[in-house]
Amino acid sequence: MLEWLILPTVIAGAAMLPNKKLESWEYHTKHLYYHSWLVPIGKKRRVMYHNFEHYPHMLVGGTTRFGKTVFLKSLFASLILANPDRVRLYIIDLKGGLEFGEYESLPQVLQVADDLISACQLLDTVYKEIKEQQGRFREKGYKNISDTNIRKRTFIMVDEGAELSPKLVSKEKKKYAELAQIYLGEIARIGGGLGFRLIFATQIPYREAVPGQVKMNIVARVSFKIADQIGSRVILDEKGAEELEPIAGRAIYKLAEKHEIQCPYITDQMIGGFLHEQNRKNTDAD
Ligand SMILES: Nc1ncnc2c1ncn2[C@@H]1O[C@H](COP(=O)(O)OP(=O)(O)OP(=O)(O)O)[C@@H](O)[C@H]1O
Repeated sequence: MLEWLILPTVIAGAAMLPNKKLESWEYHTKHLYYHSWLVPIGKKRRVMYHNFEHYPHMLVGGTTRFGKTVFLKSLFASLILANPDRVRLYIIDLKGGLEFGEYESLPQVLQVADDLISACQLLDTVYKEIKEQQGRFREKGYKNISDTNIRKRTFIMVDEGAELSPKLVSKEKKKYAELAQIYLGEIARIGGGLGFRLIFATQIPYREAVPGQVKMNIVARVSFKIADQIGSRVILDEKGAEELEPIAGRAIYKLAEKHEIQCPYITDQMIGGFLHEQNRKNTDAD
């Protein structure tokens, strides 16, 4: 009887036990696989990787200051450093371009949009590319990019996606936000098989912040600390992110299973250093 009484408490409490083995760690290129879409996302016991070929899109959420942008920058760095000649990046940085604007001159970065209207224009460009790719695939009888010898992949990274929500913008911007939702939905729905990968991040875990089609078509989820179960359900479809310890970089990575991870720490200076090193190696090789 006593056992029956104690056990549920232990089980219910297990998920909340702080994971003391997870420690802060710095991003390093030694964890990369050159010409692979396996991207390091965090450490559990060992480094965990997300495979953007198997799960093309990713939804990222978390309350402000818990490491969402640092995480996006680590993905950005990995994509460029592991696939410098194969990755194409479109970035919607709705923090006014403050986080990614400085990378706009990189050859892999096609555009950085810093407000709703430029985001719509960027998404329109991406949508046209998707339709063109779809036409080419139809002509050649291709079903999926993984069956072709096309090596390039196009990533659309959105930092602060809630700024694109019709329910969360002012009345006069509503029609732009509605258009953005349609484009994002289509990218998530048909883009994956055509070589387009959407990484959609939001700091506001309201249902309205994540377009329905986007959520429906994204299997991979990453959530940093969130205030409550409702927010956790928006990102992970279940509770759990509210129980994370309030540590920057601590997150839950969810595919079929949930994993508590510590994401790598990276700064703009570190990214600059890695890019510089890559350029030096390329110049030496020429
Ligand atoms: N993986 C990490 N390891 C250690 N510290 C981290 C990590 N990620 C973030 N931090 C620390 O937390 C701070 C906030 O991170 P970040 O800017 O990514 O948060 P955010 O959730 O995007 O917040 P905001 O939306 O306000 O920018 C960073 O400046 C850094 O000091």
